Amino acid sequence: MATSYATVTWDQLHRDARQLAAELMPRGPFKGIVAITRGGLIPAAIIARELDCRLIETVSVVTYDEEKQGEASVIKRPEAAGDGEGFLIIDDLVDSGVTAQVVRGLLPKALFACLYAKPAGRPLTDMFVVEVPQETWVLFPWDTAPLFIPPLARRDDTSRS
Ligand SMILES: O=P(O)(O)OC[C@H]1O[C@H](OP(=O)(O)OP(=O)(O)O)[C@H](O)[C@@H]1O
Ligand SMILES: Nc1nc2[nH]cnc2c(=O)[nH]1
Ligand SMILES: [Mg+2]
Repeated sequence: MATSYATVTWDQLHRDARQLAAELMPRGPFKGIVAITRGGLIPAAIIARELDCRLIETVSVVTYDEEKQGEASVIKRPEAAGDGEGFLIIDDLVDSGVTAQVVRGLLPKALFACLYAKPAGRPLTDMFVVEVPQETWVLFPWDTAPLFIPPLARRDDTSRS
């Protein structure tokens, strides 16, 4: 149950992805990157550009909200990555760790990196940029848009004292 929100802007996401790329440099060069769709696609594109990596594979994992604990299905396998040897797995975040667990099962020899990690999913990562409290919901720039909010004094729902 999210009780607070962490809003990530495009600029912040880009800075965080470049920071992750810089931290990944000494672990490379990588044969290729496996992006976990869909949230990992944009971070993977940024990191691929920074690491000058041209081989990009994807893995598509669908998790089911009602059974969030442990239920996930792979609808597209990362064929080009084999057992993951020499490959870098990228996602936007780990929350429960269910998605990371499934993907690491497919690619046991790959390195797993993401931008944001909640405590429960943190053990599944080899590298991440920012830890986020478990009850905080990360709002990504692709999920949000700035909204005009009228000044308090002009809102018709505020009774004038
Ligand atoms: O650690 P977990 O509890 O598995 O949560 C983390 C996953 O959840 C989100 O993806 P989502 O399943 O919403 O699909 P999407 O990336 O295609 O939007 C996020 O992009 C991670 O992949
Ligand atoms: N956008 C978003 N998706 C998630 N999937 C699991 N946890 C999160 C989160 O904190 N934010
Ligand atoms: Mg995802």
